[in-house]
Amino acid sequence: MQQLVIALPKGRILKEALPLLREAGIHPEAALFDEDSRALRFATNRPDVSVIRVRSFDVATFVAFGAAQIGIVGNDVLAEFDYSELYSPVDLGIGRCRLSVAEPLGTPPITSESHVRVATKYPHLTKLHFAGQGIQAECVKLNGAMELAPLLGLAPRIVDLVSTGKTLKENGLVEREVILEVTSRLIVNRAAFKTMPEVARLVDAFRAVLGRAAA
Ligand SMILES: Nc1ncnc2c1ncn2[C@@H]1O[C@H](COP(=O)(O)OP(=O)(O)OP(=O)(O)O)[C@@H](O)[C@H]1O
Ligand SMILES: O=P(O)(O)OC[C@H]1O[C@H](OP(=O)(O)OP(=O)(O)O)[C@H](O)[C@@H]1O
Repeated sequence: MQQLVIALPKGRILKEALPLLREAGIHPEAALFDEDSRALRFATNRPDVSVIRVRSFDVATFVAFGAAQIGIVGNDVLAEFDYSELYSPVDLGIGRCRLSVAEPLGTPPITSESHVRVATKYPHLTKLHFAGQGIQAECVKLNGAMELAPLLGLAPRIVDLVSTGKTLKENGLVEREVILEVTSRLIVNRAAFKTMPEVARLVDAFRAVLGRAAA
């Protein structure tokens, strides 16, 4: 039996993705939701399907390299990496947020600057966005707590995910421009999609789940 691996991100998307996964017929073992568990790979109700729990940026890498055949990840991550080996056939409509430029309240608009320093987890998308305005962005790569950067003089602006805006507000920042609207996507490895019929069947199962939800 060909083994199929599904890569899921830990954290908020995992919680939102589980009901969809179950409706698609995949029921992972309970240890997947146990935050104290140090296991990384989990069995499911199907002997041919297992689930791995990894960081969201790594979901794309595992699937792109074919170590997992299917995954769930935000299109922020997909756009940042732009892996040609990935196909993202289904918008799952979960993990809804946006990637935005933010800065301290009262920061003067960028007018004559040709260079800006930006703290972000998304250097590729940030550079592309500012290049579109003729501005060169120097990115300081952070992996979290971006909002601290302007407060502590690391960079005057940030590019980060915004949902309710609470994090920005509590740190004295305002959203200036939206770069990308974000939702989580089902992703598949292109080669696996062509060669493993079960991968295509699972994609159809997810499509059916979302079709029912929309009806
Ligand atoms: N505030 C939010 N509201 C909705 N979705 C979000 C929000 N923040 C992030 N997401 C989505 O969840 C994904 C994972 O978010 P994030 O990178 O913040 O999680 P994390 O657990 O801190 O990841 P890691 O541990 O890998 O750094 C993002 O790529 C995005 O698609
Ligand atoms: O607009 P809000 O609703 O406040 O959400 C935005 C926050 O959510 C994300 O962080 P997350 O909670 O995933 O924490 P992290 O950055 O520390 O990983 C993002 O990086 C923001 O900090």
